Amino acid sequence: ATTACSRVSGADTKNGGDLLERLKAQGTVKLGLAGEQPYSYIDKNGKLTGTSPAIARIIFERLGVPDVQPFPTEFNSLIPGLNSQQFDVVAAGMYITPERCEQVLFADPEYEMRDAFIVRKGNPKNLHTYEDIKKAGAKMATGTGYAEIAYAEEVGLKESEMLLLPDQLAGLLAVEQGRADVFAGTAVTVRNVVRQTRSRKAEYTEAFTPKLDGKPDLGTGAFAFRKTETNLRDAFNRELHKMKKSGELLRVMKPFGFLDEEMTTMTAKERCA
Ligand SMILES: CC1=N[C@H](C(=O)O)[C@@H](O)CN1
Repeated sequence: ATTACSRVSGADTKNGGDLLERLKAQGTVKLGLAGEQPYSYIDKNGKLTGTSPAIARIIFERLGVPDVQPFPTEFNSLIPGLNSQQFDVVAAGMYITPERCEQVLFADPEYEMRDAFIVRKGNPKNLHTYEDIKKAGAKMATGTGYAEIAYAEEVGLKESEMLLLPDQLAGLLAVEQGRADVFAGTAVTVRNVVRQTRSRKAEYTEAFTPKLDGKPDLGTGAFAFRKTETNLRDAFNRELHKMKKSGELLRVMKPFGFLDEEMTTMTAKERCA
């Protein structure tokens, strides 16, 4: 594995050294995304949108890269796709977790977030937390590779018993059709999918803070880079911090449904520890 890794970073160097310099010369950066509203998705008109592309457009422009291009894939393929050079950066609001920190280099997070559920109208099983799912013996669905799996495992739910789906729209359908009692996701995602589809059979629950290792844990979402791209990550972070300080980041994220209290001062270093 070590040989394969060093070959990949070697290839980076051969193809023109520093990735940022290469992106500037190309004038474009390829963003890996997983079709999740409102983080990063292709809209009805085929246009790339969401908070991550909006932030990426601003920051990369300021770094001298005027164009961004989408590379849509499944959430579970974002890290492998990044590391096999299919795109340059993960722009999907991906949560920083210690396990992922071993595989990629995270920028500092742009937001912090609680979880929420999609349930059938009226919430017949009264599900508001992962503990409720466990107690009710309810069927849980979430996305493949989602951080919500670990939050659910914390209360004793088993991944092998979950319905793992490609995205939140599949989750909504599974709940509406009764194949699952609950779909777990980030609060902003589930809120958005229920509202935008104007679902008459499903509703979203109030946001709650899940636990990890016995402690309340807010998800923190960030851009991710290959381990070798410290330069690009640092340059990106510098621009992100300026946007946080000036309030520009909140102005960019608010129209997508993010709240003032979902802005964060946490760092990737703290979250990777
Ligand atoms: C934005 C996002 N965050 C979670 C994660 O990083 O696993 C999942 O809920 C998938 N989507």
